[in-house]
Amino acid sequence: MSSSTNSVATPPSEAARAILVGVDFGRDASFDATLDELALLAESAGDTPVARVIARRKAPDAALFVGSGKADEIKLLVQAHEAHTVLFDQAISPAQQRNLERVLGVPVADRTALILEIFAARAQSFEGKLQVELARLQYLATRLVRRWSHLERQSGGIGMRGGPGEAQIELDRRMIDDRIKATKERLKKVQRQRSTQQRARQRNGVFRVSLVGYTNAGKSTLFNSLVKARTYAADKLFATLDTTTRSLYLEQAGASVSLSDTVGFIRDLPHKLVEAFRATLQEAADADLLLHVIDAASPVLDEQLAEVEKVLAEIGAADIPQILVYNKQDMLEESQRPRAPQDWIERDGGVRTPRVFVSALDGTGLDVLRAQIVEAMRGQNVGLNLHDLAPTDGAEDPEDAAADLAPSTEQQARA
Ligand SMILES: Nc1nc2c(ncn2[C@@H]2O[C@H](COP(=O)(O)OP(=O)(O)OP(=O)(O)O)[C@@H](O)[C@H]2O)c(=O)[nH]1
Ligand SMILES: [Mg+2]
Repeated sequence: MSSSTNSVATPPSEAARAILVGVDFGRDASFDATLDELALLAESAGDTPVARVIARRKAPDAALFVGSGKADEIKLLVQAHEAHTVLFDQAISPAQQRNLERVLGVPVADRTALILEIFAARAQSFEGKLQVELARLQYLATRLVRRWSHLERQSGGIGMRGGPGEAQIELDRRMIDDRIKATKERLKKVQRQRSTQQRARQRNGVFRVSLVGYTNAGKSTLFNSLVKARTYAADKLFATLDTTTRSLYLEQAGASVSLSDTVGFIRDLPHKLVEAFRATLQEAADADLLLHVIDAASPVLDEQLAEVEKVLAEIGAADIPQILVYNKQDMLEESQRPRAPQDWIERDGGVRTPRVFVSALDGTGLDVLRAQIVEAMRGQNVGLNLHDLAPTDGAEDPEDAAADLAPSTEQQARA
């Protein structure tokens, strides 16, 4: 016991030990048997993963999600590790959750609940808080039964025949519905204000660049290195929830663009949560250019890339020009690193998309990235005086540079 009365540091609140469970149903080729992401989510929520369990089944068990044998195995692990909670990688139904909690003797949560918890802890702006509140209320509305049985157990209400008071549940549901309605209205008001501000910005004709990408890809770190601002970057999932926008001066263009850092994307983002955050994501969708940041050191970068593309399509941002920014090059072996600091790939519909290889941490490739943003501005012919642009190879006269602008891909091909 080392508790000193004069200690300024907050007492180390004991992190909850968590058992991680994933079920492979065999039909999902992308099943990640490592549960690494769930572990990161757990850590981001303040838990400490102590053991992992992978189950294989054809279909979820109606009552327990996993088989009863697996449930027993998990229970033994809970006891052996004195775990406080069991976290499931997939969404489990309220009934399954209730049954599992009864069998395992500890609270059970799934990815959705974890993500909600993290979002709730991180939301900073009024709008962000309202969005989280809305998502939580909606999640809660589906879990009412469980909550009441939980309370019943706590108060030792065994023998309350007729269940945990249907009338009570009905009352509670109505209260929640009212709060959902009120929260939606407040949110709408805030969002209306924001879009007015946004339109005002647009009228200024500023070229808007948004950072998008999977959570933890390094968007905030890149944002900071580019604008030298200090935005919270951390090895946690969803470190950023609110959109931060700063002006970024590009010497080559002799102009400033606005650069926005946004919330990270993640696979299976709970539907309600996406809905709640749609407005924030929408801001990304209103950009002129997306810097799609990719963790080049991730073993599952292709899946992450596909997931981000999926969400971008959902919010109507699929057609916004992108620069693929392969970040964290410093973490790669020499032999894995690309030879050129940038190249091009063909994507759907033959769109040539630039790829830039950077390290937001040590600054490698950021000049190339800046130059590429300027190229994109030239390509779109917006927001800046073209004659102010320095020629790419330094030898052209501005007249030729302007003539080269359309089609932009040809210009880019020369680079
Ligand atoms: N080695 C290395 N680490 C990096 C680099 N860029 C970011 N990181 C680290 O990756 C982690 C995540 O970085 P963030 O900038 O918070 O990532 P993000 O994309 O903003 O994450 P969310 O806001 O959670 O979506 C942090 O620990 C960073 O220090 C890089 O170029 N190299
Ligand atoms: Mg961030």
